[in-house]
Amino acid sequence: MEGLISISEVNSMNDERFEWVFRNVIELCSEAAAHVKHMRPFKDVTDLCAAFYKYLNEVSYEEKLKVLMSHPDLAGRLAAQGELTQESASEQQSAGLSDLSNAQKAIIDSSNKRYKEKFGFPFIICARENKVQSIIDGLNLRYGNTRDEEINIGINEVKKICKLRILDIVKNE
Ligand SMILES: NC(=O)N[C@H]1NC(=O)NC1=O
Repeated sequence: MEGLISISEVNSMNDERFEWVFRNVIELCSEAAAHVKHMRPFKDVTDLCAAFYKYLNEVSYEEKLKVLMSHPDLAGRLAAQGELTQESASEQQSAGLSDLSNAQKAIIDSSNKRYKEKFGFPFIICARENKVQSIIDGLNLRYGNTRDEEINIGINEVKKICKLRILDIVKNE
């Protein structure tokens, strides 16, 4: 994106543009932007982020699961095939996931697999706030949690990812 946009531009753009600009601040969940556009005007970028958090808090249990399930595995098949969204690709790269040793790749693959088998959705962590080792540690540690705990933690990580994606679009002033 060329320059970041101001909150007053966010408030004054038409609905269609708003939905387009914010279509992937939650991975593959354009419904969020369609919902949040009605909550304008926003005071600042914090207020805008809060509207997306509110969306995530208020959707049904099934919708929460759908949001979690729309996330690609870290260093998984889509990454190998170059089929990640642009946002996810750059996040995974920033955590060092595009440059794994064979041993790290094997650990992450098998840990992702057993996590998904236990919980029914992928392991989600805000890649930009982590590095390879903290992701491996998280995979091990969080495997011991209950499903409800992991739904909460997963949605919380989606909020962190969402905030950083919004900060790539909107000026923080
Ligand atoms: N599985 C998972 O955590 N995916 C994500 N995390 C992140 O920061 N970007 C993603 O796509």
